[in-house]
Amino acid sequence: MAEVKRRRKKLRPQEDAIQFCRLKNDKNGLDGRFINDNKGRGVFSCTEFDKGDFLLEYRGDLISKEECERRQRLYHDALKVFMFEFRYNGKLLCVDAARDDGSLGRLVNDDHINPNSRMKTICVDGKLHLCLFATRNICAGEEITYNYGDSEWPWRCLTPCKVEPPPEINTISDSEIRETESCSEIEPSPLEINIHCLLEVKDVDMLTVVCDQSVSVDSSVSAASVEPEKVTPKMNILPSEDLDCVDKMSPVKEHVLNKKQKYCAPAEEVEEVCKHIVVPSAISSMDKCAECVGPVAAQKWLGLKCQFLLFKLHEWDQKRSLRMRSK
Ligand SMILES: C[S@@+](CC[C@H](N)C(=O)[O-])C[C@H]1O[C@@H](n2cnc3c(N)ncnc32)[C@H](O)[C@@H]1O
Repeated sequence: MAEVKRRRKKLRPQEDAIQFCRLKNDKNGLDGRFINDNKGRGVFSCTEFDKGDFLLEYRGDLISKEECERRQRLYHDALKVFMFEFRYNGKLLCVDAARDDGSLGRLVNDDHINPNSRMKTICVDGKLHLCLFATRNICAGEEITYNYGDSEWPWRCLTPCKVEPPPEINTISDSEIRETESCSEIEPSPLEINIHCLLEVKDVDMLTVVCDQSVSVDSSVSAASVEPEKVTPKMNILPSEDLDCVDKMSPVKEHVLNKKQKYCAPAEEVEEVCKHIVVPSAISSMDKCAECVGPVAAQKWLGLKCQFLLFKLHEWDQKRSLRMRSK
């Protein structure tokens, strides 16, 4: 008797992603496991995936920039690494996956040389989701990785390597899905700081995240109690015009401090204009912020450092400093 093999029709990657976002489940064929003390855990394929396939959702609470900053002040460093900040329609948003819900998306590691997937935004029932899609065919047993962005992530310094050009945009044919990068992407252009010059302060932190008409953002106070507030629920599958490109986070443009900085003055109490040329940099956990004296590494190792002097700064403190002065 001829065996009739019935093959289930494969969903288009976007439909597949929408289905799993709704189900709040990870698909079969992927597994999380411990790799080593350096990397911690990672996600591996137990089956083959084709280029373009939906792999996983980076599941968590979708929150505003303000709520993200508030949670970052409360969280231990070990939890902050699960906060994925990104820009959507010019607004800074974050998916907070600090709470371990058993999902695999939060365990996917970084690879900026040869990643096999890419994070994109997708809108499902009026709410944004971050989803990983394969950027090439993936064999069983491969670790799933994506490029976290251009920041100087500390683990990248451990393995000196040739940095390839950034990954191709829109390698996945479905152009309706937005490409997204972690918000920690900062252009490596030097930024000038003039300690005593208070002129021309431009507050780069005036962007307020308000609820987008098409997405719901959780701006509630508690990390645990959160049921995202729906603003304008949309139809289930959004038309393509609702799914265009995600902007990268703008780099910090300027920094001005209004107090005498003993760490930059070359001698005792000399009133001296001290110009810092700061660049975004990975800062060690031993370094203290020159502004708030807190550990700079609390901000995911990202900070600003003067190219010439022992001056290190939280990006967050820089913004606070500007805000206080503009009052
Ligand atoms: C979102 S978590 C990924 C899951 C993490 N490996 C774990 O065990 O929970 C991000 C953290 O994983 C680690 N990580 C990610 N990619 C890495 C890499 N290529 N090498 C070393 N550590 C990495 C870093 O500690 C980073 O802060």
